[in-house]
Amino acid sequence: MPCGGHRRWPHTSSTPPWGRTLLSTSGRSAAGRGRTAGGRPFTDSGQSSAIQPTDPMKGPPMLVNKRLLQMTAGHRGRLAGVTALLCATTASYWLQAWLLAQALAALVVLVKVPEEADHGISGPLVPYLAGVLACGLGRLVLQQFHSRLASSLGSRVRLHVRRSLAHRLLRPERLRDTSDRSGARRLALSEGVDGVDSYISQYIPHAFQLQIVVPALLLWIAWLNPLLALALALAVAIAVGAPKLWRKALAKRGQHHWDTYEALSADFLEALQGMRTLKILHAVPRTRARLNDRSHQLHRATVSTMRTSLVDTALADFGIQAGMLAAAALAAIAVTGQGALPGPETAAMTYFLLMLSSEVFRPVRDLARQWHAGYLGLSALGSIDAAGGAEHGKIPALPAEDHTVPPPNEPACVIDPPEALTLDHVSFRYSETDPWVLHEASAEIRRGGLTALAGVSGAGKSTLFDLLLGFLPSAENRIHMDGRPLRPSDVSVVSQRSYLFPGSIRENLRVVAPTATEADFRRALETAGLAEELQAWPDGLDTVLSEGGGSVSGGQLQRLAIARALLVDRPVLLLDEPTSALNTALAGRVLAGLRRESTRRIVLMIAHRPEALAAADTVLRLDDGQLFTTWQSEAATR
Ligand SMILES: Nc1ncnc2c1ncn2[C@@H]1O[C@H](COP(=O)(O)OP(=O)(O)OP(=O)(O)O)[C@@H](O)[C@H]1O
Repeated sequence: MPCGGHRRWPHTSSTPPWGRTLLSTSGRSAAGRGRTAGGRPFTDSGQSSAIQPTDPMKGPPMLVNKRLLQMTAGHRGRLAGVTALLCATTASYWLQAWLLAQALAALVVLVKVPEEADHGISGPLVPYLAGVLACGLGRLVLQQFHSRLASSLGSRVRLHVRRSLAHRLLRPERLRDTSDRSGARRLALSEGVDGVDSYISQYIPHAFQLQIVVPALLLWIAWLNPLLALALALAVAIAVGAPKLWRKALAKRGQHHWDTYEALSADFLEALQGMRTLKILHAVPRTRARLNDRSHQLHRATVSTMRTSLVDTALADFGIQAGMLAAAALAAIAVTGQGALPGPETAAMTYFLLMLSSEVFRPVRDLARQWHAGYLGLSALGSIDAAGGAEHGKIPALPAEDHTVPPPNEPACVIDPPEALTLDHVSFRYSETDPWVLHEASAEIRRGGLTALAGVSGAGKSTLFDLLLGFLPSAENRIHMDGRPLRPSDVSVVSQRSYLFPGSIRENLRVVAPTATEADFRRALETAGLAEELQAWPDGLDTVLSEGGGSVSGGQLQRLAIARALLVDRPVLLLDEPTSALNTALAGRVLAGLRRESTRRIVLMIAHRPEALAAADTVLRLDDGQLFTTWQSEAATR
């Protein structure tokens, strides 16, 4: 049977990544269990150690968070472009101020000597006003370019961080890390990354702009009026510096706010996913009360953050208002020093200086506004780090994706049939202090017959699956397929917790086999013992499933998961109790299909039920860390 699945995701299960971690109820591995070695969380290196969230306030005392700035590596051109466009937009206000001042001077001339208007002296007024209009139009164009470039910068960074985060969360050691809460990780991936986008695409360019244009403008003003420049510099220092002192408290509150939000998000997702269980156990009211409590905590954290933020805004405003007052006072002194009505030049200069003084604070006001927009990204940084999105401030490079799609006329895929899988004295234990789960276990699993893996609960069947899947480090290359080390990409798996996505059955199958034909789907469904049943459904393959496969029975879900795994082009198929949810007749049909499939690839299933064991050609019994093989010749003749 041709099959699809052209390595769209760098993982070993037939279930797409988001189905396993982000939407899994417990963050357990696809092969099915949950503890981490030593019960502590894993780092990305696979070592057991506590994850240290980042303190967003750590780092040099600068306007921009160093860690978030490092995330722009690779997008510096865009960042420079956004900053340059912002500076140009701000400079357009200065030009406009100068033109308005000149227009005012022309107006003063007209007021003082009205008869000049009759002689056409009002001429300069019109070009100046036209210049003001041109400034406004030019600014509109600049703003358009700015917002496009900023959103392209933000979306690139967002995409990169999100992909990097997903890639790291889907590493085997993270999939086994039960300390991860799906809701918390989901929040980091969604709102957290969006916050990073705002910080990087909006706040950082505004911070750079402030550091470029304000000194330049102050120098210009100093050239015109040194005293005014000094007063303004002092006011800017207050407006920018004072809130910075307060921001330590705000960042702390922000972190608390984020933690509360994260806890609510995780609880909410878990409550939704476990709603059926909660109903059966009559635990819905208690869960509701708990969520209510979390909501109130979030409300309190939000109000407290807003209060702190108000002080922050007040401090910035104080600096701005003080600066404007000083500018107005100095202008008034300058004007009153002139006697009665000032001359055109003095009026223009006074007006110009007042407008420039106001312009000094425009970048400060903008920055304060953007700081609040990017605040979420700053608060989420710890959570993103904990999820592994940015290591030491850098977003790790992603492995190149394989987008190869076979030409349309070629079969979607043909497996090169393997001969045998060999385990050569495989030993494994979870830690130095744990007992051996496998100890010098050896076996050969051949294609051409269905192999069952049996053993009492806790014997190590799932552990062996995890070793075959590459989820656990296999000791010294002791697992081979046809003489070469087995790779995770050789294996597909049907776990006990296969996930079906909201969408049609066809879409669920296409997820792993984008190029598979209708005939491929039919064959896979036939092998999984579902084809006949599906024919009776009015919508057949177009039947829409609800999230997690809630709209189909456990047995149907199990067989759909088997069909999906059959469509993946991998020479080894592992199944964890593939008939556990089926009645005897259906189980027989599925087992017969799997036996047929075992002529094309190596099929190994964990089996407890007597009929599953009886249907197998070979039974591998796991006992006391050793594997014992029984060939069931009678099964081969069936
Ligand atoms: N993450 C872990 N850390 C430490 N010990 C573990 C871990 N996972 C499993 N074990 C232990 O390893 C042994 C084998 O467990 P495993 O889940 O592989 O057994 P199993 O045969 O699949 O059991 P079952 O049939 O009940 O699923 C058990 O003693 C179990 O307690």
